[in-house]
Amino acid sequence: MSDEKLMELALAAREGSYSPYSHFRVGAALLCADGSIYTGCNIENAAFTPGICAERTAIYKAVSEGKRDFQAIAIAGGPEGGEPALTAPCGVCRQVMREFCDPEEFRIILGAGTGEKQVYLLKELLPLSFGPDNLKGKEKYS
Ligand SMILES: O=c1ccn([C@H]2C[C@H](O)[C@@H](CO)O2)c(=O)[nH]1
Ligand SMILES: [Zn+2]
Repeated sequence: MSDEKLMELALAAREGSYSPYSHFRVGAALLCADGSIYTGCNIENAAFTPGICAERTAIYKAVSEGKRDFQAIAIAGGPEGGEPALTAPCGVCRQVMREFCDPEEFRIILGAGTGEKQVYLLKELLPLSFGPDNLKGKEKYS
């Protein structure tokens, strides 16, 4: 699965965005180690705090179906009615990625409507992170 194809799936997932409050529409496509793909969009709520980002929708869909190993996520976000612009994952989503993904391997692909693309490793977007290993007394990524 190429980064370009994964980004196409993120763009398609963005069509499902429910974002009547921010009018900011986001789609994500998560590539699992077994080659399967889970997509998600942001889903907002009148009470605001129950809203969820596209990235976590995709990750939680995958985890709820037994997937635990992930290689990459493509993200396409931007204002309603406009082209997607490079959109980085929020801090909460980065921490959720940290729960399941190797910071040194997991790739985060940001895409814009112009075709511009930026790729980061999770460790670059979440340095000196706290993760499952810390609770086991290991400080693998210190
Ligand atoms: O990477 C991001 C950034 C924002 N959002 C959502 C949350 C909210 O619904 C809207 C505005 O922040 O965009 C995402 O889904 N992913
Ligand atoms: Zn988020």
